[in-house]
Amino acid sequence: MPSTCLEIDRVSKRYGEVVALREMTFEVRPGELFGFVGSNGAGKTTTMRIVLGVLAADSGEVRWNGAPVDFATRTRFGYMPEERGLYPKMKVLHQLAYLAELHGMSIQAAQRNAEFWIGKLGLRDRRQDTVQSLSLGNQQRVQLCAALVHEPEVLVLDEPFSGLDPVAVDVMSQVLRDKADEGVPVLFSSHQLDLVQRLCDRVGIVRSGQMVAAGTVAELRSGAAARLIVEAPDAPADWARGLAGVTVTERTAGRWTLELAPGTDEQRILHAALATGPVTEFSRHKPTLGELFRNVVTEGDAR
Ligand SMILES: Nc1ncnc2c1ncn2[C@@H]1O[C@H](COP(=O)(O)OP(=O)(O)OP(=O)(O)O)[C@@H](O)[C@H]1O
Repeated sequence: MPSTCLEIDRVSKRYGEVVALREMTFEVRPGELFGFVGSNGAGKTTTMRIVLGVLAADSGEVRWNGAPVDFATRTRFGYMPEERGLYPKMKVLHQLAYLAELHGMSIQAAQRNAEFWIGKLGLRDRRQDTVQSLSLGNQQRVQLCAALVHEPEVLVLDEPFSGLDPVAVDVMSQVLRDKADEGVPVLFSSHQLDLVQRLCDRVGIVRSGQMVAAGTVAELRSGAAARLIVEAPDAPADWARGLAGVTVTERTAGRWTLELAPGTDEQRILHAALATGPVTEFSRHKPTLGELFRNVVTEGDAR
């Protein structure tokens, strides 16, 4: 593990009786876009607040560059909180320059960076408007500028894509990709799983305050149970019943989705299908991130 990782190490947190995090553990590496996904209430916001020091953990540690994160380190983080957090009556340019100065930048550098990000996020025409006069999507663009304006070493963004139009999603995606490519670890939460699958280098799935699966989308997909799609128009409804290691998960006219236990011989299934007549499709199905997510969440519910 590179020493410049952002490490979340066995972080636990309770709100009274509610256990929000149970030894939450994962790391975000330099240059990596890490998508943080999980059901409502799974613990994503709590984790991010602890990373940023807005909340204190009951136990566990957050480290950056191998050292526990403290107040000084956090000033070098960029954060987009879920509750947002801009001054509604302040003008966009003034506000961003002010926030950069608060992070220790000179007036000139703060002004220059504020102008740069305003341009990059397509807000040039609105730079002299108050934040409260902007649409919600544009306020969100300003919020992203606020997370970036002091040239952070780490980015932590709580649902940065929620409520954005498709053009703004593209702009936001590109900015996050560029930042990651510059070597910044980027952690963001989202419920938009297609987007996470497309954009992220690695994904972490959270359930009930724990990280239950983390890896590249390809790794997560390869760890899932193998599935086969079999199209055999003349096959009787029960042709797959009784085949060892095979569970039928879906059936529509002449088409079956089969889940295979580890080690199940696919050729044996093909022979069984051919014995019923022509086989017009026989293919492996890789689950989408959305399907993996549902499996993980339902597994938890079944316990
Ligand atoms: N201030 C609080 N007081 C009491 N319980 C809280 C508080 N904040 C969060 N919780 C509880 O902690 C758990 C984790 O919540 P959290 O907001 O971290 O989840 P989340 O994954 O960000 O959810 P969402 O996707 O809905 O934003 C939930 O059970 C939530 O109800």
